[in-house]
Amino acid sequence: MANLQKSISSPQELLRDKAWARWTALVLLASAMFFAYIFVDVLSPLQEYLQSTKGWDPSAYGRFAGSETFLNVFVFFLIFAGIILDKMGVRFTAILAGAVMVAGGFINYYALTDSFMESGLKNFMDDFVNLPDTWWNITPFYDGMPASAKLSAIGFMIFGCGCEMSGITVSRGIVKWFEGKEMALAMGIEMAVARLGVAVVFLGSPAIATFRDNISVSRPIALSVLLLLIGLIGFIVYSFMDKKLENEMGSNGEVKDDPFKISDLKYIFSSKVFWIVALLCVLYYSAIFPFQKYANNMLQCNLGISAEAAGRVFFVFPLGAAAITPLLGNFLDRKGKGATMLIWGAILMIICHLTFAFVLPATRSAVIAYSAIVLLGISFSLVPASLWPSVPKLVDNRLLGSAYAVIFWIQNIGLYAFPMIIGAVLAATNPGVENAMDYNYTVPMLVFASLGGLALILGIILKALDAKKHYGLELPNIPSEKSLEAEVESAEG
Ligand SMILES: NCCCC[C@H](NC(=O)[C@@H](N)CCCCN)C(=O)O
Repeated sequence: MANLQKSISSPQELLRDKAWARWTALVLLASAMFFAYIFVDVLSPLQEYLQSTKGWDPSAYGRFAGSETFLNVFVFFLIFAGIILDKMGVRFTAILAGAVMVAGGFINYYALTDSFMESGLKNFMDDFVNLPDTWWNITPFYDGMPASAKLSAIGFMIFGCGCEMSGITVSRGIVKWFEGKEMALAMGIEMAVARLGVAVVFLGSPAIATFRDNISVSRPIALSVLLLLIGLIGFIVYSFMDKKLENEMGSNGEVKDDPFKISDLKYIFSSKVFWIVALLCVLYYSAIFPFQKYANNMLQCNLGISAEAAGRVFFVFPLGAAAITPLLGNFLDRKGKGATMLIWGAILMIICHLTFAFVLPATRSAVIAYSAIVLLGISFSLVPASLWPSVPKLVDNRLLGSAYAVIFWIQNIGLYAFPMIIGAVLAATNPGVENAMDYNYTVPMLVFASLGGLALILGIILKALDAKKHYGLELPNIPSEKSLEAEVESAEG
């Protein structure tokens, strides 16, 4: 076995062959995603305070939450991000993405400060950034929306470009350092670290916002902008390692990927299995990330508890997902069963959202809330751990970067629409409700459960297609020692 590995290893040891170097690269990349995910949800547990201190009703909050993906979806920024990544490489794109996140984060912070409320910019936003609040208005702005929510949405949409650009860049970076090694495990760890960021937010954000009983929604966001800055420094440090590796790869005669060509997109768009995966991804994630935006308030309303207490209940969701995702990534590497994992992930999600829709309001039981959230955490490990490492089995390696960018783009359409749809559904099903603790969440939770139902159907179709076309979705990523030895024996014999 050792001889076999020796015979297939590079003639010259590269930086990525040193365990300490590739794990250091992962620490730098994953830390930036950790800080990014903290920022994404820093306001999620503060919906009640945003309403009481800034006048954000569910529609304003929904518009703000959906704005993260606006430029990615409608200005095709993610597609451009894929092109930039393929043309300019990982280190340039990582630094650019980090800087964009800091810029967007800062604008979002400023929008929530008292200085903005006293500024001429606030009056300008009130007077001139107004579009009718009708069905065709797909922008994050509408007439009557608080100015702080409008400017926050602008900051958040800029941040969203950097965040998604970071997402594809980090995936590409992990492939660069871990290909042929512990790649699925590294991806699982990166996602787990990001989930920890969300867990930290659900505990820390309400505590920081209410520090010394002085409510300030700008305080937690200021801290998270500082963390984004540290993430950017991490990307800059990473770029030195990346440069060294690339120089070694060049001198080692390694072939680099073919550059991205717009015309290559036709191979991706014409693939039926790619569409099934992309649609499954958008349906599943639309019932997770937009749910995260409302989960705290849903728990508050159903259990009659404070934002801090609801944050403590929801905390187990990302924490559970963080604990299990790397284990499942490792399982997928060694045992396979990727399509089956997708199906089980969807089933668990349906059960959880139906519980939030019907059982929780009827029982108001904290035990049921915790149990459903733990199950949702398991679901949120099963799907990401199997979905992202399965893409290379379905798409030519040369098109992988663009494929991830296109899947992210399609997914972002759902991530854009659903916070707004849920905000609108919540407002429509709760006419006249003024207190943010009094909403009935049954219909919004049914919308999420239906998305899970559709994802389940696609998971079943995918598994059937895999059985027919042999994509290898149910097979392990790493061949067992036995099968490698058998391969060597047959090659020698
Ligand atoms: N190496 C990254 C793999 C994707 C992880 C995945 N993230 C996404 O799908 C993002 N496009 C959406 C992030 C939404 C918050 N900005 C995940 O499971 O987190």
